[in-house]
Amino acid sequence: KNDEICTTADCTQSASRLLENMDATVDPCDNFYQYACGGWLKKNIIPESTSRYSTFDILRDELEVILKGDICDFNQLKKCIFSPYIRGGAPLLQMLPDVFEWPIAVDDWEAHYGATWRLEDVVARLNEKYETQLLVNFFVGTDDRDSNSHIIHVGQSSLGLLSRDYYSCSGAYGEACRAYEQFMVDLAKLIRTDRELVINEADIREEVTRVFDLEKDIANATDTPEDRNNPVLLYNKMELGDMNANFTLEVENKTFNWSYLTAKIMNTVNITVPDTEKIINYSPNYYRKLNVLLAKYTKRDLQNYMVWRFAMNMVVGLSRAYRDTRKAFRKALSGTTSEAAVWRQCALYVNNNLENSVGRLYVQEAFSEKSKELEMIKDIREVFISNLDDLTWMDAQTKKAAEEKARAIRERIGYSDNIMEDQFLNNEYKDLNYSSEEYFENILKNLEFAQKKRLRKLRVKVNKEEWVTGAAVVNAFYSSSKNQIVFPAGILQPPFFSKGQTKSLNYGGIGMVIGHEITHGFDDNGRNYDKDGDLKDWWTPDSTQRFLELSKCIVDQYGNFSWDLANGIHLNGNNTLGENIADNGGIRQAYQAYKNYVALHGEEPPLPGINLSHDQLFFLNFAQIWCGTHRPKQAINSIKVDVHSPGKFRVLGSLQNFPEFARAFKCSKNSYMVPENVCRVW
Ligand SMILES: CC(=O)N[C@@H](CC(=O)O)C(=O)NC[C@H](CC1(C(=O)N[C@@H](Cc2ccc(O)cc2)C(=O)O)CCCC1)C(=O)O
Ligand SMILES: [Zn+2]
Repeated sequence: KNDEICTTADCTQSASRLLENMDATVDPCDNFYQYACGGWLKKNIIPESTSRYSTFDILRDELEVILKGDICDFNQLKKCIFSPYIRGGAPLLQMLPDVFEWPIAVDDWEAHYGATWRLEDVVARLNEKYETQLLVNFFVGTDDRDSNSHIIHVGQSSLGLLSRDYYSCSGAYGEACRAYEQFMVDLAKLIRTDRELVINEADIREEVTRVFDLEKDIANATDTPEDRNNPVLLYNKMELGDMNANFTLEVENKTFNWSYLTAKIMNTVNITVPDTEKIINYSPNYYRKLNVLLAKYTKRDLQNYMVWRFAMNMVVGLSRAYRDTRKAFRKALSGTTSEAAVWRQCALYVNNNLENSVGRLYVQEAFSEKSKELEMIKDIREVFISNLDDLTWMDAQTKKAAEEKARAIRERIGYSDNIMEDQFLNNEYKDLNYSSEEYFENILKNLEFAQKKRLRKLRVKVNKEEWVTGAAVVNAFYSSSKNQIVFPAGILQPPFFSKGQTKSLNYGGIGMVIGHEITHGFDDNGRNYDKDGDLKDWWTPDSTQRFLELSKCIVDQYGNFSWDLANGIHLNGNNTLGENIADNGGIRQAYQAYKNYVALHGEEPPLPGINLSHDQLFFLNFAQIWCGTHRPKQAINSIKVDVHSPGKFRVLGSLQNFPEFARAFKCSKNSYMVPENVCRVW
């Protein structure tokens, strides 16, 4: 009999969590996000050291606590992590000559470096040894049209302020621009002080202004995110030699030689690259514009820019005085007023750099084997495929290809068995050895280690068995080139999943995530790749046309959302389209899979103390995954750079489009959660 209340610990805990996070005084049909998260929003204050705070961030913080014990409490590591306090800026000052020095922070740069300086040399050195791609973004990656091979790509430069829109320096961006320039001034002055060089504030400011003008020009030369969301248009294959012919760059009348640059980088991993080598140019327009703007600047300007962009990220590994030069900049961009605790920075850093070692510790410590088989993936995949039949907009030929692709998706759950084998880990890290006193140098070793590993892949086949993420990660992924969905151990926990949770909560949690990742294979980006992960069109023109029309509905719907935390700026419906399509598909597929489960196994027993049906609990748990908030500065930043919509709109947008939600909560036609016009793609 299933009308008995479930009083297990898991049921009791879930019920109290759900009740605590919600605000039952709000009408669920008025604003389901406020209904689901009102309690959470009252109870949770963003910590001073973080720029956004959500269910995900709380789980990530808890994961760091688990790692703290295993990794960051060792005295050995503590001594290393705290070594910057006694070493000042020395480690940075010692390595600046290796990247041809920072003109603004040294005297007579022209005499010592300027005469023999070449842009290719500094671009290459920063790339191959410091994992820093600037001005010319040269990297080895999977060939979109041959997903088993690697190929050299050249793309556009990243930007110090993250989004090209900041460089207008108008309105809210003004503060970020000023803080960014001040950061550069302060760092230059600090280094000159450490080097006992005279400081002429006016000269420094004048040079800083030239560097910032240069980066403004670079920002304007970059393509907008909207112009970069079609992988077919990005795929410009040519010979390396063509770059010299068609994408010339000149610095002080010296022609940039692409072959020389490539050799400088690839020689460090003993790979020769002839001029006939095929490469992919992701940003032809950027390179054409770059050539024009370079004419306005000197070698010194370029060198000042390159080293600044590198040094600005390295101050975090140095003493307090160096870290303080970045404080105002960090506050202007993210709103945070303090750094995370050192042990947290340690856990995060070590996890990002030694993901397989950390993954093993985490799995041993906190992951139950039981979660390895995620039966639900099969259910949800089947729902995706059976839903194809109902789609009136897709023709049979395209449906057949879609089904084949959906069936070909490979799943990765928890962690890769490799990480449990000693000799696998020992082999992976054999070339990596750290010194216990020199944290900064260890950071440099990690940069070089990671970059050499990537560059070496050029002549190696893609290993499709490789995981695209570590295990100690609270997230999930879809890889278009591997046509692979990944659910690392870190996300296989409540509220997403637990064996002890009711199925309504599991399907509303990890079930929606599973559907989200599967649907990525069919969003505006993923749909361009076939079942083997190759950029090959498997659509009829008619189905493509219909897909674009239906996507437009989603673009407009989310583009209409104005985000109060970001000064009322509207979401960018184009840049978030893929994520919104994935969210909408995910919730629908998960719900249908849940209903199939109930049809097969019967209704589940109610949860204690919360008088909601399991249909309602499904949606409630889904929504509470997205409880969260941002600092206003971070909201402005993420609306520009995050491909995901803010949590609130991920809930509102996807549930407004899903009639089953309205049915579960008996919402009337004219309520906010039941708009006149609904969108649906998958
Ligand atoms: C290869 C790659 O990296 N792909 C990018 C996307 C891209 O670049 O195309 C990417 O992020 N992929 C992961 C992401 C996972 C999910 C997500 O939404 N994860 C949030 C989690 C979060 C939210 C708020 C917060 O405060 C902190 C964390 C996030 O990662 O922001 C997990 C649930 C469903 C989707 C996805 O599949 O989209
Ligand atoms: Zn996504």
